[in-house]
Amino acid sequence: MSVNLKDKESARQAVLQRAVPSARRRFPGLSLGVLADACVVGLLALSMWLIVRAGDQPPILHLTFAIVGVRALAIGRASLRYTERLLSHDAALGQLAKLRAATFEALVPRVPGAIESRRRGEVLAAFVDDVDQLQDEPLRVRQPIIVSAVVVGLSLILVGLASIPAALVLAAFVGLGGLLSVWLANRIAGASDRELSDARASLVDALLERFAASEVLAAFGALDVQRARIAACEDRLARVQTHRSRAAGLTGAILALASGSASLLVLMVLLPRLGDSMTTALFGAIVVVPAAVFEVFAQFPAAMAARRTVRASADRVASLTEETIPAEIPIDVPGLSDSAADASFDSAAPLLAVSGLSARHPGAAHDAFSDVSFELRQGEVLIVTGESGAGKSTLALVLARFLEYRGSYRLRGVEARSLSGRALREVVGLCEQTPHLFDADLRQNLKFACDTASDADLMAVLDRVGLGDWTRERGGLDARVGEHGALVSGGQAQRIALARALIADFPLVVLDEPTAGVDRELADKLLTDLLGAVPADRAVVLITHTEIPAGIDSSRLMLPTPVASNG
Ligand SMILES: Nc1ncnc2c1ncn2[C@@H]1O[C@H](COP(=O)(O)OP(=O)(O)OP(=O)(O)O)[C@@H](O)[C@H]1O
Repeated sequence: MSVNLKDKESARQAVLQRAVPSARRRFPGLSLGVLADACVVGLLALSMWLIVRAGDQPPILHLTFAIVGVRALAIGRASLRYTERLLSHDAALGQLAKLRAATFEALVPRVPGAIESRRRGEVLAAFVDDVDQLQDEPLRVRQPIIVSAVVVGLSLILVGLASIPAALVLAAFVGLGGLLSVWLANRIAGASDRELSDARASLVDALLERFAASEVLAAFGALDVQRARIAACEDRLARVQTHRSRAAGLTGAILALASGSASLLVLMVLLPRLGDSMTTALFGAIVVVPAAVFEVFAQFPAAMAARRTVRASADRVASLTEETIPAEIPIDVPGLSDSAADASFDSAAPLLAVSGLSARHPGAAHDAFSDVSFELRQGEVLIVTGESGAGKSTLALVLARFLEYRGSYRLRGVEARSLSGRALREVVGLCEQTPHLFDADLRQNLKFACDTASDADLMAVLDRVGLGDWTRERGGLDARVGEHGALVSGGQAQRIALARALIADFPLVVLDEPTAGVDRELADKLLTDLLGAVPADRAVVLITHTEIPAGIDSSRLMLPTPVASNG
């Protein structure tokens, strides 16, 4: 596929930006986070001051301020943290809902066509896991980095006011501990972070295949092979996760070591001043600050680890949504109406007029068909035939505007390109070669084409496509069709697809190989029934391999056998 990836970094930033709530939404959580962490440092320092000072047994009035302060900081720490979590998660989850909708919107024009070559598990993992992971950008990356930088900075200034050497020692250990833990974690877990989603996608793929293709796997005795593949995917995922946990453990150990060493050195730096220019209570308060500062600072390496995972997820989402859409995939010109009612159709013009039409699939070296011309008026049927690979299904995709075309394709005199995809698909309905049936009941499978249709309307349309008695035998519209139509035959699936097109009332219906997989005698009946079910004031493009039963009034278009060198 001819993939023009935008600059990787700007594509990633575009995705990350969508995950971050506005500054106005982030500010309350951020400021409460700073206050909550400042309480952690203040509480430890003030309680130590209070304990040491109380040891001197001063009048209780001299301690009142500290006692109240300790209580306020303890209550403040818990309540501020709770409120901060509430506000920052509310902002991030609100943004996640918008992000998921935006990602879905970005995927829509790419399906089918632009992302067909991707594994199903990869797309699913990107859309579900990776998009979920992106909420960590505001919550577990940006906020902790900002909060820990502000609180650690403020603590260093306060310590510096009492003793500049102590502040310098603490700053040096924070810097060294931070750099070392981030560097080591990056070395140990960097590759695992990037591998994590791929490992998850492979497992999802293997599981999906196990369930979707269980009959084929069982028929060819390949269930054990598939089981082994699933086990291998699980092992890989466990290995990746163990690697990441090891890095997290090591980061914790480095920070604990740095915290202990900083406390010891600060103590040694301050010791000569004890009793001289510094009271014992102040000495005690400052000596415990490194432990509190490191408690706050521990968020930083964790945020850097989350940053690696989030960036890897953003890259995978970007590779789906930021990839330049190939020229062969139609994109709506901005500003086009979503409704066919706004189009200036000419009622005197043919319903469908195609001339010099050619199309090619993304990444293909040659056209799937070229220079096709025909006209179709209301009430007419056009039978499209041709050898396998002649481009019949591609023509159906072009008519439904899932694939770009060269030449002219007009609907009632209006060039298809000047209609939005949505407006065009109000006029042209496609019943694809393998109709997709949802794992729901018949009612749901029909109603999504027209949600105002009543049960009586649905039964009437099922009668028209020859499924009325069958539906009644199965208990009516509540009958389930199974996953991918597992509980219905190929011919019944085609009839349900046509019923769906009829209920949507398309002026032009494109039937792509409705008799594929149906034997000859049944095929004749199915074709006659399907064409008979379409009202006389509609038009049909019927793509088929099989002979057309006598009595069907139609014109014919034979697509020539493909010539590989026409590109
Ligand atoms: N998604 C795709 N990407 C690239 N090439 C494709 C794609 N789908 C089909 N083709 C190619 O386009 C050409 C026309 O395929 P198409 O499916 O339209 O033929 P067809 O006439 O419907 O064949 P059949 O009767 O076997 O269904 C073939 O050469 C095929 O390999």
